[in-house]
Amino acid sequence: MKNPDQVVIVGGGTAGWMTASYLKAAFGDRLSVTLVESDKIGTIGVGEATFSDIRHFFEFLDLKEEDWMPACNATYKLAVRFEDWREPGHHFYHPFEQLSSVNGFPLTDWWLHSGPTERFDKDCYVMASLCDAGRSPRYLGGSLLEHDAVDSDDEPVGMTMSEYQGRTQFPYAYHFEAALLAKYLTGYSTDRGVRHVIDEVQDVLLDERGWIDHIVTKDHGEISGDLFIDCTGFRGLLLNKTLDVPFVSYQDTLPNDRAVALQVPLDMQQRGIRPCTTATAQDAGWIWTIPLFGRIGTGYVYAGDYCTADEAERRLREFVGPEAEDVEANHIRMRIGRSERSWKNNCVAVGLASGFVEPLESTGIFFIHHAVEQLVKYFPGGDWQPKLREGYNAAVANVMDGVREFLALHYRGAARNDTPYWKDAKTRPVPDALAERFERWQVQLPDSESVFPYYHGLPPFSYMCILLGTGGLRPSPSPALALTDDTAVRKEFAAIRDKARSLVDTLPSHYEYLAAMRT
Ligand SMILES: Cc1cc2nc3c(=O)[nH]c(=O)nc-3n(C[C@H](O)[C@H](O)[C@H](O)COP(=O)(O)OP(=O)(O)OC[C@H]3O[C@@H](n4cnc5c(N)ncnc54)[C@H](O)[C@@H]3O)c2cc1C
Ligand SMILES: N[C@@H](Cc1c[nH]c2cc(Cl)ccc12)C(=O)O
Repeated sequence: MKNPDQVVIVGGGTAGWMTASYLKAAFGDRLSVTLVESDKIGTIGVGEATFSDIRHFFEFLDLKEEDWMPACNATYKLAVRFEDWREPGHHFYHPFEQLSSVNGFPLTDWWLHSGPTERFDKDCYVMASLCDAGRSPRYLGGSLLEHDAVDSDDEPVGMTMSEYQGRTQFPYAYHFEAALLAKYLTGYSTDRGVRHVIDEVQDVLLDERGWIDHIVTKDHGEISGDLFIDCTGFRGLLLNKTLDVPFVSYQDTLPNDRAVALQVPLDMQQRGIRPCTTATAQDAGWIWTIPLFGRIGTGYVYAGDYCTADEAERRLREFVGPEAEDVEANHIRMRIGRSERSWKNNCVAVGLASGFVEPLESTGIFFIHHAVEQLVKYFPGGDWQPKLREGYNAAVANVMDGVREFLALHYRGAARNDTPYWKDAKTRPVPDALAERFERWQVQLPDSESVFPYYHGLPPFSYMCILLGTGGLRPSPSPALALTDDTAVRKEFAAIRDKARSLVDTLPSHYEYLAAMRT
């Protein structure tokens, strides 16, 4: 049987274009790729914050920051800043920074035992101080904030994210304009031979085995292929609607099912650019603020059971202030959960068509990146070996199920308890294994033995951060620390404080660095 070498992608949002460009970078002219997108059905229009792992995607495409960042109004993201999840006025950071260990115990455990200040994030990580001070992670000459952070010259190349996990933690991710990235990747892909068809898919035709034979477009007739990639967003036109793959909802655990978003132009030179995403808790959800070069992207993510669309929009406008007055709001309904399997027969869904777990912690683009890496790894041969599909489906399902747990911790852990939404957050159903983990984490901080046991992008130190920052579950330190010499730990806390101070004093501001990149 012929090896599948004709790929048809339906959908031209972030998922469609990331998939097209990655497949071209991986397989070049040995694979023919056609991407069909409608100019009548819009993209979701949000999705601007990433994981640090995204740099592997750009490296794979051989793109440098100087190439793509200015074209996408991109900025750096050193952390997520959580505001008001514990109580009004409180904030903490979830940074891209490895946590150190002293005498075999993580520094956060020592912090619980005898932290020098009230701020675990500032005591244990330098990034928290850099975020508070609005610093760039690079010096004006381009060098990275610390020499021991990853230097791309020494890095192993060609590893997938799951293979890379546990190696060096890269110190930042990016924010970018989703529409501009899709445009940039359109150029990248079409330059490398991707056929771009602007048209609407009106029908999807199956053969006698129930595999997709071809799609029918309005103006370009039939388009056939070997492998079809469903990037049609929440519609799930190929996988869910045509191939009837059921959708497994996560909404019992994660009730936020709506969002209202605004794109607000601001004078960044005057205001400065925070080097982080901000997630501010609200009465029925939370508001994201994503700083880009020239505007912010902001939106209220909420549960329709607790808040109406009008209330959410009003609250968001009040939060942003007068700059948002003339800006049109984008109301979005979200499908929370995942397809039971993302690959059936000769159809693979990537992006929102595969699954989505609300934007907290910005995992949507990470899911896409992970999916395309796995697709290359499990790419089918002429015999369409079912075990390859099964391997792919398990990897994709595990990533989403794991992230579901991580997000559930934010709500269960939040000390905030002042509205019906936040009260109910403490009693929402969670998977049994997670309920046990919540209990265990209160007496022993999360480690690789006690978090979701399959790769899902989040290391145990991310869980510790959310547990300590949200403040509701009140973990206690390991009893062994009372019997352990703490000389080295006092030195470590002092070293972090000194390093943070020196970095804040010497690094340029985030705005200054990005402005220099554009000259
Ligand atoms: C409120 C919200 C905030 C988010 N924030 C983040 C974030 O900060 N970070 C992050 O990583 N992710 C985020 N995400 C997720 C992120 O937006 C998505 O993962 C990403 O944009 C991928 O979307 P997509 O390409 O799958 O779908 P879409 O953008 O919806 O694109 C669907 C495409 O399919 C096409 N299409 C549909 N039907 C047809 C048809 N019949 N014929 C032809 N074409 C068709 C459309 O024209 C469009 O091109 C967020 C999502 C939401 C809902
Ligand atoms: N693999 C992820 C893990 C990670 C580590 N720290 C953070 C912080 C945030 Cl805000 C998201 C994700 C992460 C990565 O490095 O991107």
